Amino acid sequence: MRLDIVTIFPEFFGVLDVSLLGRARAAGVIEVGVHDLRDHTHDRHRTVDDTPYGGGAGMVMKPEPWGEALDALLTPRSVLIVPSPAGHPFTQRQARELAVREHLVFACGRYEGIDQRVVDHYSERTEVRVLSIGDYVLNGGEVATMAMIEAIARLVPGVVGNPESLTEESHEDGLLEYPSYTKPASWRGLEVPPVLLSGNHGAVADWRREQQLARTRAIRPDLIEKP
Ligand SMILES: O=C(OCc1ccccc1)c1cn[nH]c1
Repeated sequence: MRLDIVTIFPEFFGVLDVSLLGRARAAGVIEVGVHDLRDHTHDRHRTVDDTPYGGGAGMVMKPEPWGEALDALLTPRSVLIVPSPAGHPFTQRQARELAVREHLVFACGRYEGIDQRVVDHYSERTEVRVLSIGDYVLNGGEVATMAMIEAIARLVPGVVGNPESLTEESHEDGLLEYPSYTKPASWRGLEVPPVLLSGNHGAVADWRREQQLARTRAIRPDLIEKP
């Protein structure tokens, strides 16, 4: 898989070399390119934004630099991902779908966002996903991009040592994860649920499933699809 990131803060992504992704890159499983949007400006001030048509506070990112930057990166087989509070929810399902694609390009917006014509233009030519990582507003798409890259990359075969550990995770089966325990069996007067010490694997599996359902009902009833 190849990832390309376009941002006005390329230094933000230096950390990708040390994280989980660092090993994946070293193994050649994932290639990452970080690109400075300002390299695609041609005025003395390297301008990337301007005032919004229709008035209003804040600034909008100009379409021209984005067009030049994305033309240089996108192919018909790419997926252009645009983090935005106004996007479709980024979920584990999205992460799974994107983990099998060969080329992801992330467009990190700043200010009030990117001129809408950029999304409209590329939607005609390639797959574009405007995605939200949550119902809150960040200053730019960089943090959202980092979160999505981590969620996606860890699902790419060869990135995480033990693929087994990926199957039993929150949201993998649409439910929240069961509670986990490890030694010591007693800690500050709190005991590990006895079933987990019983050696009865069937009973453990039943208990864990029940915990998942109870937790999901209590904390995230929205995840339980109505029949
Ligand atoms: O703030 C976000 O993205 C950065 C962004 C992009 C466009 C305009 C303003 C801010 C975001 C929140 N949830 N998911 C993404």
